[in-house]
Amino acid sequence: MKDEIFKKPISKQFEFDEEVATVFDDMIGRSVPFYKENLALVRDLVIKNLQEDATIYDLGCSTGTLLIEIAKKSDKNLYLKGIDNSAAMLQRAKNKAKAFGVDIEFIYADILEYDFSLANCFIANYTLQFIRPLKREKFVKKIYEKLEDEGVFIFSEKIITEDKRLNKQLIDIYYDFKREQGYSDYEIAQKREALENVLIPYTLKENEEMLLQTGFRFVEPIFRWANFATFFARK
Ligand SMILES: Nc1ncnc2c1ncn2[C@@H]1O[C@H](C[S@+](CC[C@H]([NH3+])C(=O)[O-])CC(=O)[O-])[C@@H](O)[C@H]1O
Ligand SMILES: O=C(O)C(=O)Cc1ccccc1
Repeated sequence: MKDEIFKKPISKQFEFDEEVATVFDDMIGRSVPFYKENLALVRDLVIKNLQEDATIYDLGCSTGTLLIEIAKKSDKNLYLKGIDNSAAMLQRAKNKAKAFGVDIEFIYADILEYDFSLANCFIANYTLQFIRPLKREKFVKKIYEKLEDEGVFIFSEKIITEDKRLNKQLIDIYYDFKREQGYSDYEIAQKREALENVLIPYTLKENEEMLLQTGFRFVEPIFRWANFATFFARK
């Protein structure tokens, strides 16, 4: 279903509620540049880095698209776990996984509170940005501690740039992308207001430093387009 949520005046700050879940796959596909390509990049890196019987958590899995793509392509036995605190999103994730005949465990939980089992891989595509900055580093530390040695953390984020002029230019280019995806100036403005103080992006460097300070051996940006980036880190 097409995302037309912001054609009307916003009545609250952005939430991953039933209304968003209903149009989510269209929304994210038209709001995150190279979403499909980035999803394939993360899928293929996960598959290349994991052995038989590995455990993978997708943090903020939404409608389960990434885990379903991993399950469809991998020829290994993997324990796939998707976590989200939006029941509406997980309902759709379960329906999609069933339709594709893939075995994924979907967990309704707050990732900040959930007690993860030890895992070989954590993924957080466009999720950390919704975690309050005061809680973000402690959460990344929790991910680090729940990773096996040599474990992998792959995450994608909207980012800001230190240079204010360049940052404004990249945001303008991003909004041109949204217009090319069929969003009106009104929808773009309404969503920007709804996301104010809900989606809080860091710079590339702040994301890298956060990972290194929590103990990751290295963190590498593996994709970037304007104000979006994907990182690969190993314990
Ligand atoms: N504390 C939390 N606990 C659990 N879930 C949370 C929390 N905070 C946010 N979420 C969930 O994290 C997801 C963020 S969307 C991820 C897209 C997906 N990764 C994708 O690649 O398609 C990002 C976006 O839409 O820009 C939503 O499903 C929230 O319900
Ligand atoms: O940052 C934005 O303006 C977005 O639209 C990104 C986004 C995509 C999907 C859900 C919430 C935010």
